[in-house]
Amino acid sequence: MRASRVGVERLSKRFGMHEVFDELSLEFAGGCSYCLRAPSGGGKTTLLRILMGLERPDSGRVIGVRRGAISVMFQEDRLSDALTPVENVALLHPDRRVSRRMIEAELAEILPLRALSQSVVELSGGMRRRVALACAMLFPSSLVLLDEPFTGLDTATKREVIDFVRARLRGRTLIVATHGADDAEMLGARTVTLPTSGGGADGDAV
Ligand SMILES: Nc1ncnc2c1ncn2[C@@H]1O[C@H](COP(=O)(O)OP(=O)(O)OP(=O)(O)O)[C@@H](O)[C@H]1O
Repeated sequence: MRASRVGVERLSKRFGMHEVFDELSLEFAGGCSYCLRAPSGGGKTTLLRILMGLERPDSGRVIGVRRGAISVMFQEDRLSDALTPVENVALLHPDRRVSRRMIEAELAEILPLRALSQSVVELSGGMRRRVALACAMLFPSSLVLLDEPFTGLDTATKREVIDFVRARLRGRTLIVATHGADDAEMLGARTVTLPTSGGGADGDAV
C-alpha cells in the first residue's frame, strides 16, 4: 500500500472549557517517521484519535488518511485475554493465508518462545505491550499510529522492539506519541512538538 502524505489543517478541539488545539496545522510526509512530543495532557492521544477518526475535531480537517488503511496501537492494550499472542495477531490480520507459523516467527523476534503459547492474560505488562505492537505492525496499512508503544520496556528490550518496528515499516508513514527523549533518534524519526495551545507545532514535520 502506497504511503501518502497525511496531516491536519486548522484543527481546533476543546473538551468543555479546555482547549487542546487551536487551529493546528501539521503535515507528515508519506513514508517518513515522526515522534509526537508534548507534556502529559498536551494532546498527543487526542491528535492520534482524530487521525484515526475516533474523535471529531470541532473545526478543521484531516488530510490523506484512508479508512481501513491504518495500523493502530492504543495507549492501553486492546487484546483478547484468553487468546495467545499468535491468536491475537491472527484475529486482526485480514489475510487468512498468513499462517500461524509465519506469525510465530515474527513474534519470536520480540517475545520469549514460551510466551507464544500462553494466554496473553498470563503475560507481563511489557510482553502484552509487545503483542499489541505486533498486532499493529503486522497489519497491512499505509499509516502506522502508535500511542506510547515502549512503556514498561527496559532499554535492551526497547532496542529490540524498535528494530522490529523499523524492519516492518516498509515505506509506511509512522507517527508515534512518546515521552521518551531518545525515541526519535532510535526510530530514525523526526520530532514534532505540539504547541501548548494556540501556537504552531515545533519541529520538522513537513
Ligand atoms: N474524552 C475526554 N473528555 C474530556 N477531556 C479529555 C478527553 N480526552 C482528553 N481530554 C483532555 O484533553 C487533554 C489532552 O489529553 P491527551 O490524552 O490527548 O494528552 P496526551 O498528550 O496524550 O497525554 P499523556 O502523555 O498523559 O498520555 C487533557 O487535558 C485531557 O484531560
